[in-house]
Amino acid sequence: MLNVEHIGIAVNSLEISVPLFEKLLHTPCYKREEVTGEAVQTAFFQQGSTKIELLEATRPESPIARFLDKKGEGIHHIAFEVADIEAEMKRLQEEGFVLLSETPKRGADNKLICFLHPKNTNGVLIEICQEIR
Ligand SMILES: CC[C@@H](C(=O)O)C(=O)SCCNC(=O)CCNC(=O)[C@H](O)C(C)(C)COP(=O)(O)OP(=O)(O)OC[C@H]1O[C@@H](n2cnc3c(N)ncnc32)[C@H](O)[C@@H]1OP(=O)(O)O
Ligand SMILES: [Co+2]
Repeated sequence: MLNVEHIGIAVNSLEISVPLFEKLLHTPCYKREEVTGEAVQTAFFQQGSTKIELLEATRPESPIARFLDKKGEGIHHIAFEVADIEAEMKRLQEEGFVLLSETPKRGADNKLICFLHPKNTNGVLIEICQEIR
């Protein structure tokens, strides 16, 4: 795996959290994007070589809505960049990790993504992502 591509943070309201993170990081949000497949609205901040991804649920069945109901706002996942997502998914599966999709899905910010179940990764939800070239 390559660098930490982004850290995902679940929030109740982007309207409230985007200005908060703009003040905190002293940098503007560079992109907002809805990903309907994940039922989320996102907002991105570049921070050095990595990014902060704020996530608001767009539907009650969104994984973000379920997370907020159970745990409240906070760090939701860590995303690692990979060079070849299909090869990395195969490697991780062979190592015994549980992939949450059989094939890569379309993510935000021009990425293909796949998640690993947190029950096999010490309770941390891991995303792997590959830039769409
Ligand atoms: C914007 C697109 C993309 C990007 O390009 O970056 C994203 O980041 S999308 C982000 C949102 N999408 C996802 O999270 C997809 C992957 N997640 C899932 O498929 C599910 O959330 C899940 C991890 C399989 C859990 O779903 P489910 O089993 O339906 O929910 P439960 O609420 O019952 O949880 C079961 C179990 O898992 C624990 N859990 C859930 N979420 C997390 C989390 N983010 N981090 C750590 N642990 C998590 C939850 O607490 C439950 O544990 P127990 O209570 O001990 O059973
Ligand atoms: Co993410």
